[in-house]
Amino acid sequence: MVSTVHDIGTFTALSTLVATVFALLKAFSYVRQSVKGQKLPPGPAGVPFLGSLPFLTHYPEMALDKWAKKFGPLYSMWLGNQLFVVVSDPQVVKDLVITNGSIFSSRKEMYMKSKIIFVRRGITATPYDETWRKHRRLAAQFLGNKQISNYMPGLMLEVTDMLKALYSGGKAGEVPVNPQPHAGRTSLNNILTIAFGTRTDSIDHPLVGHWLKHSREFMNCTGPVSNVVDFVPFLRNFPNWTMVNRGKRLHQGLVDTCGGLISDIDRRMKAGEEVPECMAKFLLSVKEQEQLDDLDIIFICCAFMIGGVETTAAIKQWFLAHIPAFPEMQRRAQAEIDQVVGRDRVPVAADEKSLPFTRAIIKEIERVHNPFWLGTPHKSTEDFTYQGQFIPKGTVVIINAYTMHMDPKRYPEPEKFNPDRYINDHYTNTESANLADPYQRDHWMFGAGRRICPGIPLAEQEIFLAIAGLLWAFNMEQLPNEPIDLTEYDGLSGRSPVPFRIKMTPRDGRVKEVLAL
Ligand code: HEM
Repeated sequence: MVSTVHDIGTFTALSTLVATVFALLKAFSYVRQSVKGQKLPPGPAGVPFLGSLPFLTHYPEMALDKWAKKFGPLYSMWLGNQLFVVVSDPQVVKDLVITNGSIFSSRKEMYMKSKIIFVRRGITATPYDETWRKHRRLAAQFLGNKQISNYMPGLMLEVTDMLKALYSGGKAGEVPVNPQPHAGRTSLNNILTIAFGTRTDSIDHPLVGHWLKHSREFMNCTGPVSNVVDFVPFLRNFPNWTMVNRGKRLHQGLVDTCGGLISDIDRRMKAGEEVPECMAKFLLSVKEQEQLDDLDIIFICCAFMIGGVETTAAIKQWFLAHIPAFPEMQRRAQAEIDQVVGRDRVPVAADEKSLPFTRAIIKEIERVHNPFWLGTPHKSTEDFTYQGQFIPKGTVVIINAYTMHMDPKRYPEPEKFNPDRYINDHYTNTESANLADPYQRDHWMFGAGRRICPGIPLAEQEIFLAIAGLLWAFNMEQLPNEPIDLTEYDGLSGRSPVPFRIKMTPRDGRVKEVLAL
């Protein structure tokens, strides 16, 4: 009897608790479906305080894709105290981010990325303001088509150096090789040359290890939805339990690495020594005129190191991880290259237009293996109503590239690797990004609107040269007992494949002769 009364008491207390929690959840989700009395786009209710954050800790693109299917091409969600809208259709991206670029081109100053690591600099992390305009203008001078032609000898040097290292590392096809660090060093050297007029001579150079560590840590600390301290300010009071101290250490690491290279250039310039033309030299020379401080210069250079190394490296690495499973596609691309380029030289930029299948392979790799499924979110700076749905000022806008890249209407059997879907696409990535019809765009890997990646022409050239060079030089095969995992990836934000090894056999004796090995 006593126990029954006790049970009833416990049951009543539990029921009350559950009812209260549900009432709170309901009230919470109700309040959060409207702002200023206006209806937000529909979306997941989330949980109190954290919103939808707990559902986005790993493979966030999968959750965003599931919600896009449920709530449609424009939906909203809360992450802690921040409202997000997720845009999953090319026309809606165009209507908001491109046509209304004056409203949708800012960035949320994420606590970790903007405040702690980039200390409100670094182009990519700054709001849509005068500082951003100045820093982007200065950086863009190093990324135009004319500059890319000037970089060509350097880009070719890095490709041939990579092919040589892979030839030697794989002992001419006798031993398996992990090509990732070699692909990574090519990307690193391209940016080191442009930003600092220097390069590394092997994957054992200390800068390779240093930079790899920094960029991994950057990816892990700064994903657009991966860091709880960005959305729950109270947690910033506990820097040891959260990632705040890691962010501070990373800031210092970036200042030491990039700042060290810049100080050295400054010292050599002041000593009257010859310094190769590079971005750091230029920024130092216009420091006073442009009213730049030391941190401005460091983080403009860091923007290139962070934006331009892991990204292009990831595409080369995904190609190397993916293509061994498709020997017939390799043969087809190699036949195309042999016909246009021959066996007496490696492919150069001028060959690109005559190699439609090689280009199609590259675009298909980029569609399937975009390094940033969530891109770099934009932020709105005014209230806006889109087709009856209210987007308040200060909303963060995610361009949901995963859902758009996997749309079966645009890409039949989207999970299938099928370069032929791009065989008649003759546009460069830049031309494609500027097409009036957003459904005709090749992919959304570089973002959109006024914050679109300024590195597209450089990325496109160096990815083409590397992939065409690899196809020219090697047959790439999987190892029988080492299947390559194409679904898992490193990091929470930037995607590059988990470590793998392949067999890279030189296609013939010309490879050794042409590479002068
Ligand atoms: C495969 C290669 C690359 C990918 C996938 C990539 C992707 C992106 C994306 C998604 C954005 C954000 C766009 C948006 O806000 O809508 C971005 C911005 C940016 N990227 Fe790239 N990028 C690549 C290569 C490069 C290179 C080579 C550089 C420079 C050397 C670079 C420098 C930047 C900078 C500075 C920004 C910030 C732009 C701003 O906020 O105004 N990126 N990139």
